[in-house]
Amino acid sequence: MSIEIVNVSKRFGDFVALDNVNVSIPAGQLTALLGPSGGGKSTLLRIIAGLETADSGRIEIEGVDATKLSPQKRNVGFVFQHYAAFKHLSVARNVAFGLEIRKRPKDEIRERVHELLKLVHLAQFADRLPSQLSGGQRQRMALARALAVQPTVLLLDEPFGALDAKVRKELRDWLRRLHDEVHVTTVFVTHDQEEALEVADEIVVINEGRVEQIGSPDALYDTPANDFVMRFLGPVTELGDRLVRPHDLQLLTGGGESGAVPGRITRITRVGFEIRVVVAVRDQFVTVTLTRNEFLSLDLHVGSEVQVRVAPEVANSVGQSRVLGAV
Ligand SMILES: Nc1ncnc2c1ncn2[C@@H]1O[C@H](COP(=O)(O)OP(=O)(O)OP(=O)(O)O)[C@@H](O)[C@H]1O
Repeated sequence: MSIEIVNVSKRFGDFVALDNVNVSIPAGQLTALLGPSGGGKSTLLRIIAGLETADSGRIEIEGVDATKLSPQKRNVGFVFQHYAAFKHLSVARNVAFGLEIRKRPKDEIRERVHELLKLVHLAQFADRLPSQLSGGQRQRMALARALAVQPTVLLLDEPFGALDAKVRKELRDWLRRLHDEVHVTTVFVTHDQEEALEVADEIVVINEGRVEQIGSPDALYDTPANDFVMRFLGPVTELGDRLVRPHDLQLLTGGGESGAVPGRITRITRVGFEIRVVVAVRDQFVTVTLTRNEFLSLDLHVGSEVQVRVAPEVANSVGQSRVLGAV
């Protein structure tokens, strides 16, 4: 394990920001801290970085107790949402900064900066000022700067949060590819479940200062530990007392299938490649998502009488067939 977070708690006044958090972050992986706003993700990241101190508990980085070490001694690279570059220095000098203050030989610095700028696809912009870069390019420069000093761990706090959706998506793919090349242990904070599911090897779900679940994207999506994780990781709907994903439901137009309940379609919405069908079943409105082809083959309309059931393969799997109490 590369980072061990042991019994970490943190209060701000009376407010409990982290409540006895325990997480083991594996070496060489990309781990997401995922959760709603105010849940404690940034606080945990800042404690790992040494920018904030825990009230109790311990942080180990690569087997070394880092709890009382200054940020400089932890050998971590850090990138924030709003990256503060040195405005008067070129992109290359910004990236070189950490190496210059460590008094590395000039040739080594030149070579390393060139290598890093190539890695983040900014080699042609080496002589520009940060103000002459786009937001996405500036965040890539920030990553190059953080990587320059060869950190043991790279900590990213919503690094793409301030960018528009399309650039975010591009940078997310790029971060994954970059990580596959450099393999530095990376922890990144996000409140965007899609970002975490797409990019991370492992996800730590944090809510109200507590860890709700730790696991691979597949494990969290398919076998959520509780309702909170299930709701946070993707769309949900209720059928009777069961919480399910809308794409795990089926609509049948024939009668009397086992496990199916009758209902009437009240609304049909097309959202890109999927069709969202709302069915009134007793006193519930159940959302079912279908592919366009499924939808067309069923010849459905508002007012159609249908049967709704959990897809048999899902109903038989343990993770999704939980029966809930009060939701
Ligand atoms: N220095 C501080 N003083 C007082 N309260 C703080 C301080 N820093 C954080 N908090 C509070 O601690 C809680 C957790 O904050 P934190 O920034 O860790 O959440 P987060 O999960 O990263 O949220 P977001 O996604 O909005 O950044 C919040 O309620 C926040 O208001």
